[in-house]
Amino acid sequence: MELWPGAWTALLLLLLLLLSTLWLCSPSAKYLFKMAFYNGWILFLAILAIPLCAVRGRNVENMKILRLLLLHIKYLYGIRVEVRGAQHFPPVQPYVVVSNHQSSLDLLGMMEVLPDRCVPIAKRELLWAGSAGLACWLAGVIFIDRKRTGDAISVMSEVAQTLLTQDLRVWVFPEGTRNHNGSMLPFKRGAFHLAVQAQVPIVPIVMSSYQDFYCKKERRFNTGRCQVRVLPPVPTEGLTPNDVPALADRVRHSMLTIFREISTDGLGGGDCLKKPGGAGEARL
Ligand SMILES: CCCCCCCCCCCCCC(=O)SCCNC(=O)CCNC(=O)[C@H](O)C(C)(C)COP(=O)(O)OP(=O)(O)OC[C@H]1O[C@@H](n2cnc3c(N)ncnc32)[C@H](O)[C@@H]1OP(=O)(O)O
Ligand SMILES: CCCCCCCC/C=C\CCCCCCCC(=O)OC[C@@H](O)COP(=O)(O)O
Repeated sequence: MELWPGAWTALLLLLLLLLSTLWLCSPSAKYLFKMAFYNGWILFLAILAIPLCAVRGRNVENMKILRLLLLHIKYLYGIRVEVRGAQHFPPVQPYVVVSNHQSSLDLLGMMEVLPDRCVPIAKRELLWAGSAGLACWLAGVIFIDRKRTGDAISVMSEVAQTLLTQDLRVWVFPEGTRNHNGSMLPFKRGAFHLAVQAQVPIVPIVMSSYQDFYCKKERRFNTGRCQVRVLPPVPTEGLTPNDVPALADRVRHSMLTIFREISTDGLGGGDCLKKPGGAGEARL
């Protein structure tokens, strides 16, 4: 079909008008656009990262490239990230970072404070996320298969060795999955076993609740602010595997206390659908 040249411009303008009306009138549409762009933009940035990282081969130093490429995203989304307590990072030695996991947006806070030679432990499925998976592999991200506990534990034990021999830091989300409902899930113990096996400190990091500006259930995604708080390191010297449950509980308790203190939704990150007067309440 032959179209008058001006018709294409008119069609494009109409489409733009439709999209902006949807954006303005429907918070759900805005949420979907923003999330789609977030993932799409990361896949695009990963395409840029791959050749840059490939020069060095698989190397944790490549994490700096991913970090530099991702740092601007907070500006695109109008999210103010405030870092507190960065002085608590031990200056040279290996350590294990543990942090709460609310959403894939955690990547923004993570990149804000990611120490040198620090690699995240990620679910194996991420390896298959196209260009992002390849970029993660090139940057030395450690992949675990959550369906095979034995394999995951042996990968973690190997990491306990390489942490010391290759002077590494690892970043673990001990909740083991994203927790969109605010608060924190019970902690899995892998990160704590790892720190005790390597006898290295644990550095807890708490990201404040996103519920003021982001809620997956309500499909709400506005601009907002988030605090990333680095807590003092917790030593593990002299601890044995028997001490792991108490250690994990102690660290979780201190993180939960700070999470409630720095989360501004008045509920300490409670479920946004139950927020008094919140949009979700009417639907419940
Ligand atoms: C430009 C492009 C950029 C792209 C983005 C870049 C950045 C990417 C960022 C990506 C970020 C992505 C972020 C993500 O992907 S988050 C998802 C993946 N991460 C995790 O799951 C980490 C947290 N999970 C754990 O630590 C689990 O414990 C593991 C996975 C290890 C096992 O879990 P599982 O559920 O299968 O079993 P279980 O926890 O019930 O444990 C069973 C028993 O074993 C004990 N046990 C555990 N560990 C050890 C050990 N080492 N030595 C000895 N024992 C150990 C444990 O205490 C328990 O015993 P008991 O206590 O009941 O007696
Ligand atoms: C050719 C194949 C194309 C595949 C396209 C896949 C689309 C994926 C798009 C972009 C990747 C963005 C990478 C963001 C990294 C955030 C990691 C993250 O937050 O993982 C979730 C994991 O912690 C817990 O997973 P679950 O909550 O248990 O689930």
